[in-house]
Amino acid sequence: MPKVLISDKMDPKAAQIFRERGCQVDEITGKTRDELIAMIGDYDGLAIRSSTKVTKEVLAAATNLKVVGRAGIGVDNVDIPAASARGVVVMNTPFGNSITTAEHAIALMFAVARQLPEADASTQAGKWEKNRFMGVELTAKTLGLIGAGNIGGIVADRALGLKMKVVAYDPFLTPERAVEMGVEKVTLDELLARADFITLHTPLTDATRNILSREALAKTKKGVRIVNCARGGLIDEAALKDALDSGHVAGAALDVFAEEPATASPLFGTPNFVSTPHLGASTSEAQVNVAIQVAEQMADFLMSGGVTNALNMPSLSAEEAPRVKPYMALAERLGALIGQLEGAEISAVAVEVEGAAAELNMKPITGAVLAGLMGVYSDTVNMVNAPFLARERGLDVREVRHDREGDYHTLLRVTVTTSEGTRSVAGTLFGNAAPRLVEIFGVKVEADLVGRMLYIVNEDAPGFIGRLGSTLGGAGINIGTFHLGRREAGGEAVLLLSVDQPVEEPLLSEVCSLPGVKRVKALKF
Ligand SMILES: NC(=O)c1ccc[n+]([C@@H]2O[C@H](COP(=O)([O-])OP(=O)(O)OC[C@H]3O[C@@H](n4cnc5c(N)ncnc54)[C@H](O)[C@@H]3O)[C@@H](O)[C@H]2O)c1
Ligand SMILES: O=C(O)[C@H](O)COP(=O)(O)O
Repeated sequence: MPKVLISDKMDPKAAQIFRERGCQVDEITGKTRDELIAMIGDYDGLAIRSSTKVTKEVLAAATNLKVVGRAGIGVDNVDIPAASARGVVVMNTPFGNSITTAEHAIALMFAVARQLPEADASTQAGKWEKNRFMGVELTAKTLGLIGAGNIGGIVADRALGLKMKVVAYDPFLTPERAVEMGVEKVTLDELLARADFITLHTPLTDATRNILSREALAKTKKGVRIVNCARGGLIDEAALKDALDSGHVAGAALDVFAEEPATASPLFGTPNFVSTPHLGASTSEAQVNVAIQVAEQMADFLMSGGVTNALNMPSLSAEEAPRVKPYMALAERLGALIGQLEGAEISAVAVEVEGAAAELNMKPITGAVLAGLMGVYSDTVNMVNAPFLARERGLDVREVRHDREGDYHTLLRVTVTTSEGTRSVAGTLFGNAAPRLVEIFGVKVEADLVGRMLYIVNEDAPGFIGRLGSTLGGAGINIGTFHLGRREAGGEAVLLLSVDQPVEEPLLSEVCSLPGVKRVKALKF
């Protein structure tokens, strides 16, 4: 039974779903980094929000971990390259809290437009300072959106409803989508010059870090009001403090800070500065949504191999998984076969499918080929890190889908390129379930690729099989299965034997020195 750790505060629905789906679940929140490192080795799944930091060190200790699920959007608290390198899938719930966060951005926009928190504090202090709090309307003002994805799109929709004009800076926003959203796509400088309100909705990346830098803030319209419900680090907080103090920026609201938890900040106490403690996603609706989604996704993965919303692996729905999984098993074995036979010289891999296989999602199949192929060099390779390792090694990977009908109802072919040229192996599924090799380097051979095997290339001549049997038998090696193929009678023959005991040196050399033998290789699947 897979074990899941929920390490951040999450709606109880998450634990309930894990249990219903057959996972054992522990909810242990508020642990330090060292405490997490000490316990993480026991778990197959880790469900988090933004508090748990899934660092390289945590991942190194997570020897059983298969999946990290983020009940929310931002995954900047997860070292994704380190997770990928260790073969751990990282998933998030990209839509579950978008409306809630967009509403928080709108709420903060109103808060800074009308100085609501200060007016509230003053009134409750018995001051009744009616003349102190003069606000501005949102109607007819220009809102500048930095980042126009899911949340930016919802903010734009709500702002248009409030009769604002919306301009958006997002290099990945297509003109068609901008029209659909009812926003004007502009450059960052244009946005800074025109916006009365600016809201930020991008992830924190090298390109967005300090996107509202001191220089950018200097380009904004005097009296601009700024809201950040996305990520700390998008705004230069010291420059924002100076701009608020000088009156160039008329108001600012931050839900997120460069350092969190933000228990001290030079911005605290600044007039018309509003802050909330990373509450963007904190509504009961959003927390139920993300808890259900993350638990469903993680349970799908742990129990049936379905992959949804993974950031480091292609998607595979729980419905698709049963159909694709036998192909993944075939793909992994073909990859392992050709990887063992062609060694580290491979510079390119082509994965081709035809017949029934051509209708399937190819990404997991290609991932499995690479896992088999790269697994020859390391025990820790899997579907998640194989494509990553292949890229690191500079492997050129191609996928080809054929419409044609071949000899088999379904066929998967793996072709590799080395300095010697290209060579391929192919396999099919018997009964749509059992992986079977059908061709190796142009020779038709039907074989199960399982356990320990011997691959022998020899000249097709009478007496060879007897000599081989005696040599192996004499060394105490029992032959389980025997598969033979040849190019033509008297030509080159290929033998694939399954053996019950390991065949090692010097026996391999002895087999190799039998008359007519050209190549011998011990294989393992
Ligand atoms: N405060 C909270 O509690 C809270 C809650 C949910 C999400 N978030 C954060 O809000 C942000 C937006 O979330 P989302 O769901 O809309 O993400 P999204 O991926 O749907 O949208 C992000 C947008 O940013 C754009 N972008 C990327 N690089 C950019 C750049 N250099 N300049 C301008 N635009 C750029 C992308 O093209 C995309 O359209 C994320 O950082 C997320 O972590 C915060
Ligand atoms: O990216 C997100 O989803 C938000 O930052 C929410 O973070 P939280 O789950 O810690 O509230």
